[in-house]
Amino acid sequence: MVNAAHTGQNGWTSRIRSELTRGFPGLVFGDSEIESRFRRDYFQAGVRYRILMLALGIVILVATVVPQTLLSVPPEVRDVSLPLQLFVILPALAISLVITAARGLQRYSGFAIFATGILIGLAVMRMRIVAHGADYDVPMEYIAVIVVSAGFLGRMRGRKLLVLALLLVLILVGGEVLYLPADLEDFYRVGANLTLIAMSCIGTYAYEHAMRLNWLNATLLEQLSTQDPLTGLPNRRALETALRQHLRHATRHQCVIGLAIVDLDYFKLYNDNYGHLAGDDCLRQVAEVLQKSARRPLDCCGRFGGEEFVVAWIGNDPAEMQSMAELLLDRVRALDIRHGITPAADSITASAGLFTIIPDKSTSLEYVMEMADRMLYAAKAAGRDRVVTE
Ligand SMILES: Nc1nc2c(ncn2[C@@H]2O[C@H](COP(=O)(O)OP(=O)(O)OP(=O)(O)O)[C@@H](O)[C@H]2O)c(=O)[nH]1
Repeated sequence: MVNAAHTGQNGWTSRIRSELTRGFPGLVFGDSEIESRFRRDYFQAGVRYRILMLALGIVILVATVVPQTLLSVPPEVRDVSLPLQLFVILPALAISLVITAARGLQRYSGFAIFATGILIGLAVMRMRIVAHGADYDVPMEYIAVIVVSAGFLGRMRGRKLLVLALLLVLILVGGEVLYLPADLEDFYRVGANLTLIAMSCIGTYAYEHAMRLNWLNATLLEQLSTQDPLTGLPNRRALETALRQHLRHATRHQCVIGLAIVDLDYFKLYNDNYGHLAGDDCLRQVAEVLQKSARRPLDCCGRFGGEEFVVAWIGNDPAEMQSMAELLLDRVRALDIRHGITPAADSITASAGLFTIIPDKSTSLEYVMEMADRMLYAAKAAGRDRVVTE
């Protein structure tokens, strides 16, 4: 939020718009920053389901291990299947679960689930081949279950799921063709498995595509609702939210917050003389100056309304903040926007009211704003084109 309050939001909005226009049939955005933000959010939205899927996998595995020790599974099958289940599949599922649940490891979750899927696929086919020698059946359907689970519950992204599915199809078909005798019934079962796998991939594609569209629209909407359309700066609502955060930060760390209200001088005259469109252009240029003056992560600026802007800094030195406010007005003056009829100067100038304080818990944003407003009033009364602070 703090960053959103001072970064170039107009650029971000148009980048999102261009993704919407361009489309994303390959399930990847052209803009790498947008892509990585989407991936992060997509993962976060699905992480609970991933954990559920892995926990379910562990429960089902344990539920199939117990009967094997009690029922009359041929010993040669059990001798292969039990170690595979207990020492390969179970640890792989457990490790994936830990990686997915642990915040610091989550970036490896996709890879862990992918590798687990391949391992389970190989283990199933190995058990199936051994079982066939003992005239016993280990269902190949587990292979399709892996793809369905990874896609629908594991929220694996479509492209990765496609690769996993292709590898599992290779393992399934390869195992059946190379190691098991041709059998009409198994032929139909392979067909049914392939259909299920294909449907999971298509379903996951459709789901992710809808999620991407939804994410772009929601992000765009959020940007538009917090952004001033003329200047691209945070609007009053976003600004107040950011300022409250800054105030809390300054209270917690007992540092100085400096809040400046910057107001253009004789702007009504400018509008009346040069027209509203020229006025708009002037506001845009001033906004750019303000944005450049509040680039650090703990700075923030926005358009409070009309020709009034707010800039806030956090630091330790009120005198430095006064210099920054003065520099800001110098830069507005340096824009050299002709304003022949201002009594203050030949070009557009601004006045600023700066209030600095080390806030405590009782310091409200309203109080800080009111104090800065009083300073602004004093700056106007003293002849404009200046910073007034306490
Ligand atoms: N072009 C343009 N003008 C705006 C916009 N928002 C507010 N204004 C104008 O800003 C002017 C503000 O005028 P005043 O509040 O009288 O202040 P001022 O003329 O700058 O006088 P001082 O602040 O006392 O120096 C009004 O004429 C508004 O119409 C905008 O988005 N675009």
